[in-house]
Amino acid sequence: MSGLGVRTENLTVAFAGVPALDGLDLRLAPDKIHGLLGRNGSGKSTLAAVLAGFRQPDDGRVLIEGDELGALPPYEDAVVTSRICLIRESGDLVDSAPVRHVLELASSLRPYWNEDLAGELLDKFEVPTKKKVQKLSRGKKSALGVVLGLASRAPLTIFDESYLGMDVPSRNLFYDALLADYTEVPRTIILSTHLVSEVSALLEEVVILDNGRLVTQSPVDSLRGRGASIVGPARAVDELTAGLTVLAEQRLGGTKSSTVLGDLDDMLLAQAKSAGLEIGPVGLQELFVHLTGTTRSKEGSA
Ligand SMILES: Nc1ncnc2c1ncn2[C@@H]1O[C@H](COP(=O)(O)OP(=O)(O)OP(=O)(O)O)[C@@H](O)[C@H]1O
Repeated sequence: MSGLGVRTENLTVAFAGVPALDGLDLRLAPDKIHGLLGRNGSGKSTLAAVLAGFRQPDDGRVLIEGDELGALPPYEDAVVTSRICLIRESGDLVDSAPVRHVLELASSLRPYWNEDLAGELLDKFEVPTKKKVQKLSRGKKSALGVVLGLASRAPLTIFDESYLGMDVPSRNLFYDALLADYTEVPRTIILSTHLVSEVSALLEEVVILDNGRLVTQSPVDSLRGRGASIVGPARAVDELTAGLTVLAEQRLGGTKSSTVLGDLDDMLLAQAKSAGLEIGPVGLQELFVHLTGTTRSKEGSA
């Protein structure tokens, strides 16, 4: 099995004439973990639903690409849809069914279903299989979604904020399980979220949406290279960053950490070195806040 790629061209979806997705042109490479990031209402869930074939575009198109598949739209094609798994926070599960029936249904519908992985994850997340879905707590319902999403091993797997109902230790379990299973069976994974700092270590590529438009699409490393963090004595940090665009600042006693946008030129790097300042990459969270902030800065795709 290899992962599926995704291509969208002028993808547009509107609700009552108001665009939720506004002419999106995207290419998501196969076999990578993509972060789909955006503030509330930016269009993440709408995009996830269109990619999974749950909703048709009003304009433009989506193509799902794979070696044996060619390039096909994700609608009304049983082969394509069986290879795409979208897990949403709502769960899309039959509430009145016991958990084990939900698992049996998934195993019959999902061509790459892995029973051992499902069992292992159910134990890890302590999901009771005899209970009906409606009797599960919000966190356990989310955990069940995560189990279904991972054990399906679908060539295109989309988690649309499906793990938000889980507490921090359970979310960490999810991130570890995702990474371990992705390493064993590489496939295309999309994580839609606004918990940027939590997932940033997992991501290889990032798509940032704002108001239904593409703010940027970039490998995480080149995004991080768009800025720098500078740590050291507060006065030296202030001197170095005067005249630069400062995205965030933190001060602890006489030490200060500032995040700046843009490359530091050789002169600034030499100044930083002689002042004993530490220079590091910028945090994804800070860039995200900047790129989707009130200034609403827009860039083309990178
Ligand atoms: N079924 C719907 N009916 C009407 N408007 C909708 C519907 N679904 C989404 N929208 C609107 O489309 C826009 C994008 O919503 P969407 O849920 O895709 O954003 P999101 O980035 O997933 O948000 P969040 O992070 O809050 O879940 C919003 O303005 C939302 O109000």
